[in-house]
Amino acid sequence: MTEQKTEERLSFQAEVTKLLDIVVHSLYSDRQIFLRELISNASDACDKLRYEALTQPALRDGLGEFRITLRIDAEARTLEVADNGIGMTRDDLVHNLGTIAHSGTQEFVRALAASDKKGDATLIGQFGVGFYSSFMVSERVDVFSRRAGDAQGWHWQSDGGGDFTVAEAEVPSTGTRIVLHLREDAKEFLETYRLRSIVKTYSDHIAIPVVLLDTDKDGNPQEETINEASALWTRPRSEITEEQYTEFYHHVGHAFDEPWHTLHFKAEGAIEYTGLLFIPSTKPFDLFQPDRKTHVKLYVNRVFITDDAPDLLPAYLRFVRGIVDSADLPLNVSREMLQHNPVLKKIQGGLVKRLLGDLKKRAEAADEYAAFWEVFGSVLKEGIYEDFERRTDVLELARFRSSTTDGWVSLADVVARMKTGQEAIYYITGDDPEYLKRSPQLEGFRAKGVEVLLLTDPVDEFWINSVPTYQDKPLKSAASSAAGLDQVADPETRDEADADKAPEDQIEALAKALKDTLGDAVKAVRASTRLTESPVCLVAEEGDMSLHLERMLKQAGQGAGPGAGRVMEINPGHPLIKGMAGKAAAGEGGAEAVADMGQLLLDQARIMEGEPPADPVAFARRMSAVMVGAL
Ligand SMILES: Nc1ncnc2c1ncn2[C@@H]1O[C@H](COP(=O)(O)OP(=O)(O)OP(=O)(O)O)[C@@H](O)[C@H]1O
Repeated sequence: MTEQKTEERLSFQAEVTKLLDIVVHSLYSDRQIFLRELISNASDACDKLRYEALTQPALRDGLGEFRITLRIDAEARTLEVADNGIGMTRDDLVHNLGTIAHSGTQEFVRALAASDKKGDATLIGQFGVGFYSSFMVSERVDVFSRRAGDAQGWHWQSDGGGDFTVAEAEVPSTGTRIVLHLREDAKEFLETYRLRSIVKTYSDHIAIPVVLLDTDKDGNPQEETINEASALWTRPRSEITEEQYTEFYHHVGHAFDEPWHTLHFKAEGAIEYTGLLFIPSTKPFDLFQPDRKTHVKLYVNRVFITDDAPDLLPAYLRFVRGIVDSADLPLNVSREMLQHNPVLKKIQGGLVKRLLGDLKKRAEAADEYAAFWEVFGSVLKEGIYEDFERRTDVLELARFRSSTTDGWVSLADVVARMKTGQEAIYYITGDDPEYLKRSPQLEGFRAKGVEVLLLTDPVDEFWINSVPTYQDKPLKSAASSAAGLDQVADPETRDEADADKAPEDQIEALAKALKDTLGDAVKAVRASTRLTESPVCLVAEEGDMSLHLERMLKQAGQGAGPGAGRVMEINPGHPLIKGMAGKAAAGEGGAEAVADMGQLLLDQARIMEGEPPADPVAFARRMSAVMVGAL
């Protein structure tokens, strides 16, 4: 039995205390999920030991088959969940059960802090709180654990208040035994039928037997395995229900949403493997962490190897969860051997092909696909520049906002709608699709009914330059000076507007005067063929960095100041430009006459780009002077 010495009392990390306070006092619904969490941890612990024992078989000496046991003691009002898995050292106990190590739980606390309803019970469903969910049903929890390979065992105990104790304890064998001292109002979890039904619902897919220990009416011990206890992915698809897939996804993906897509297959041929992959329906919290880690677990012949296999999936599919099990890797494969492993590379090729193939099929149902795209599109698009081989496949899966239609469009849609004389697929990059739609750079496109893709994900700036053409059509920035809009057929209404322009020589004189005044603040001043309503706009010279990218880099603390190397386009049909052109062409003194207005126009163009005027004080002074002149 357990004899305690050297007891230490330690405080929970502040976030854990906050979390436990909510778990203990505010969460009353779905309390049965504590059992799923404990069984899930126990199963992970067995997987870890099975893997370590591949290279150190002595770790499993005398342990027998892996199993998870549930034991009820109605008199003591306790429920025990025990495993013969990897176990925990003192430091593991303090760290794993005293701090919030798991980032999912961290996210839960963050979401709680952001939620206006304190103690919002629905959040637990979205994030799960793992081990800490035990306190939903317990007034006290004891954990007895001994790490594989260690002789010393440990006893952790807490009532879910601000602290816990850890002490040396005699623990008879490797593994972990969790004793829940159930609350008066949680006695239902002492009923065997209740446990059976919870395990069937939530833990049937666990590959390790979950055994209910009981006694018959004469007091003889009874054992009953209450889950299916075979790896779910090895069962035929026809025998697996939707609910079982979902539960497995929750377990393997540490997720709590419904999968948007489930892909279960057996690949046969040179390399044989089974895959059970899921695409979540909501964004995992770590999607944009810099390590861009993928999350598919690797098994060899049903033995868990790692959840960190490089090369199993490319980073742009890091939202996928699930497992791959292959018999074509050696069981004792080390993590080093997994680096640049040719078998894994082949498996990766197969997985990517199937996943992209399935996405293509699901893209046929536009609304359903939009739900996926809105959540993961910005990640999938990384594949356009990272996966050269499959660039076209990924491009075809990509959806965009467009200047002429609501909803999502594909590149193929845009090509099919191209106007007579239009040779390029046009796009514009920026932060907000609604704003982009109205931007001055697109005026000419709007007037000619030419569709422009509105690219508002930061990643768009990166892939767009790696795709020269799609279906032989070049992709061109609508905010570039060489957009080539003049080749697109004009609708008839535009003829009259053309007739109403300032004469070319006057425009040339104005362009020169403006360039003289603005100096290096602009690269050039030119007559525009795109502007129909605004007097001016800024565009990038062909081949130069887009204005949006320049702004992004500047915000990130890199790159040049505003306005470097931009071309100012002026609208020869706008009354202001016509008036200024007349003045500029009037000879001596013309340049001075337009100097202040020129500066104001540049500032106006900057403001429309979402940037402040270069010199706000000078801007205000000029603005006032112009207004005085108008009085
Ligand atoms: N039965 C166990 N045997 C060994 N280690 C365990 C056991 N239960 C928990 N742990 C350790 O404690 C850690 C924290 O567990 P917890 O359930 O809070 O989070 P998690 O399992 O990492 O994530 P999630 O909340 O998504 O389930 C685990 O990652 C594991 O290292």
